[in-house]
Amino acid sequence: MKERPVKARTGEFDHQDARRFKHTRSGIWDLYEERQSNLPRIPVSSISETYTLIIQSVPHLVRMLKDVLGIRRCSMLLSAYLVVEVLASLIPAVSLWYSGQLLRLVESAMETRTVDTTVLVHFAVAHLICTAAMRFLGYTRSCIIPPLSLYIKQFYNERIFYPTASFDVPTFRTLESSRTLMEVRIASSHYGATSVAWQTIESSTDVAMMLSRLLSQLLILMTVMWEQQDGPLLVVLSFLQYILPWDSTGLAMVRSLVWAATTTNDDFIRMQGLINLVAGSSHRQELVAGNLGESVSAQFREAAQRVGHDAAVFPELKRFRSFKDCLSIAFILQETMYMLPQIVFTFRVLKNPMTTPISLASLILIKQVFQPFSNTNFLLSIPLSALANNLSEIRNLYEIENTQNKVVDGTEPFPENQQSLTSGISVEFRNVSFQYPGADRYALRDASFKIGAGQLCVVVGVNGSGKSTILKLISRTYDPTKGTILIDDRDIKTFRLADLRAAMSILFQDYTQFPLSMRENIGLGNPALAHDDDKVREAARLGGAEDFIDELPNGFDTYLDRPVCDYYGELPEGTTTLFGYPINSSHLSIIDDVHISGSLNLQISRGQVQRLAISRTFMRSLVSEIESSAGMLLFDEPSASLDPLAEHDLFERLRKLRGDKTMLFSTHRFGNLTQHADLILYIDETVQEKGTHDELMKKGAEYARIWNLQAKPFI
Ligand SMILES: Nc1ncnc2c1ncn2[C@@H]1O[C@H](COP(=O)(O)OP(=O)(O)OP(=O)(O)O)[C@@H](O)[C@H]1O
Repeated sequence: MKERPVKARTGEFDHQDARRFKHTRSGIWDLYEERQSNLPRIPVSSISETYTLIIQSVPHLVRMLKDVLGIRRCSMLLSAYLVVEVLASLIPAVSLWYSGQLLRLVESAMETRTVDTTVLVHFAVAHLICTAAMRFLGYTRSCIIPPLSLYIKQFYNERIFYPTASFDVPTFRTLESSRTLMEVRIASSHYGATSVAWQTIESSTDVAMMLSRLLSQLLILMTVMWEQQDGPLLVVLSFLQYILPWDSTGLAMVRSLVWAATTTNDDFIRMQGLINLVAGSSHRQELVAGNLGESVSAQFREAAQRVGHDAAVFPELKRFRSFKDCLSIAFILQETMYMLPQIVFTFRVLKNPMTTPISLASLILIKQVFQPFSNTNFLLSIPLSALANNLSEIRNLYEIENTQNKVVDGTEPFPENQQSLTSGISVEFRNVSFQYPGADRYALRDASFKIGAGQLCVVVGVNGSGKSTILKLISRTYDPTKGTILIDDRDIKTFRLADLRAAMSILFQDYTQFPLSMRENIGLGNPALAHDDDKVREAARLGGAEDFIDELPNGFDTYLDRPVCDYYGELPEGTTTLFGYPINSSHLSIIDDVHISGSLNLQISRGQVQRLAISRTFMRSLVSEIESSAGMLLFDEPSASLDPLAEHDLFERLRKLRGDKTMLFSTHRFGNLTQHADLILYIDETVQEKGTHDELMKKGAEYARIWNLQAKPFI
């Protein structure tokens, strides 16, 4: 996926480099500001970058419009929306025309003392029609936008759901920060989120309509002022002072330069620490138990007195500093620029005292047109940068469909003969090394071993030695950086990923609980059997989860985190439950008077979550010998959160049920499991020792030492 063409923020920030950075001291803060803009900027897009981004995104915009027009009912709604927007952008010009007529009427009335009532009536009617039309258009817009944005959102959510669900781990990690991936999450958000596609349509329409409004008004203004002496000049001058994207105060310039601020004031640092201490709920217990309230308050008072009025956090200080910029030359120049039309006309009058260069009416008209823009210097750049952002997100949206997974799929089916799975799969590592993306050291280095079909292999090693990494490589969550992995004596990369993963059943250490019901949490281990309640229950029993699930409010249908919130407005006072669930006031939020009840959080223990994950694995592999498609079972620390009894039961069940399948356990507990193993791999970044328990004990090296230390006393 292409990076956004925003200037990279690379380069060193060395505040001690006095040639590049100016040091100023403000109160307790040391501020280092770049002297000139030769360092890369903080990524604020320049106008030219904005335009480049917009131009580059035009093909995606066209494609998006085509797609949107292809959505059922959207072509009609989108056309109606555009007609409404165009009309709404032109009405102010019509209104301006009539205002011009009225002001002329007033001026001539003042000179002639007579009023042309037809013009007055015309104006009143036109004004009424314009106002009514704007109201009507506003109403129509409010009828069109909700269904239109909803259809568009649904369309894109469906469209990117599958690619998102299919990304492998390395690809997902790279994309994770992209807003586009968030679209899927937005789809499940509680309230009112709109899609990026709709936002893009809205922001591009906004820009186009703003230009249309401005140009149509300018046209009318020019027509009205044409006959007046200096009228067009006044329009041009007024236009320029608001339109030119010149940055008079220099503030934005300063902001886009590299800067950093720090403080070394110990008292101030302590003050902030004490504030965090009393504000953080995690410290409350110790604060109360230690009776610390008084002493921390005294410390805070002392520190605060020492720091005095300088005790401002930097953003506060920065705001105060910006007031000083009001005296800058640029600021004064800009103020003068605002007066330019008046200055020019004063000179005109001085030169030709007998002429009136411009009428009062014209001045009022000009003010009417430009007043809405008087608060901004960046009239054109602000809506454009919003558009540019949306467009780049649209680009991501389409590029996400074309993003290739980093783990490349193979072409060969696996296994050739389904029956062979029952006798297990063999795995061989040949000089395998692996470095996680972005990591600077190897997680596994030059590892070589072979696990024969049907063998029980236990991988042992201390924390961080690379045990989980082995499992991740066997499942092709990642591919090795160097070396080869063979499955049944063939390169793992040749096999189709879907087949390979179907032939393995894996319990990862970082197991999670899905935001689904208990039944689905287990059933997803084997989607084909997910509707078979007996199988799900059997898997739960084998995984040791059946008992606690039965005790949950809705048994196997219980959601621990309800993914959909309930909404409510006024409820009778004292209501504590809604639809049978307690109202979770700690997660309560209110938007536009609609109360959103926080998701119900039923807490289960870490060990219970692990049992749930184990049940899911059983569902996949061990529910039935015949139905199981897995020829290899991989367990990463399956008993880490289990009590000793549960651990013992689990191992017994696993050993009995595995039949002839290959099984691989990773553990840092040197328990009785290792005694049953056909192969033990002692890992510490690489395979340090391999063999059976007896062989390794005889060897008397590190495995034997740790086993004697850790497991022997309990066996
Ligand atoms: N996603 C990752 N990105 C970068 N480094 C990682 C990642 N996962 C693991 N590592 C690092 O790789 C090394 C091996 O990790 P691994 O998880 O394989 O160890 P482990 O033996 O399973 O540890 P534990 O017993 O604690 O589970 C460690 O140094 C770890 O910090």
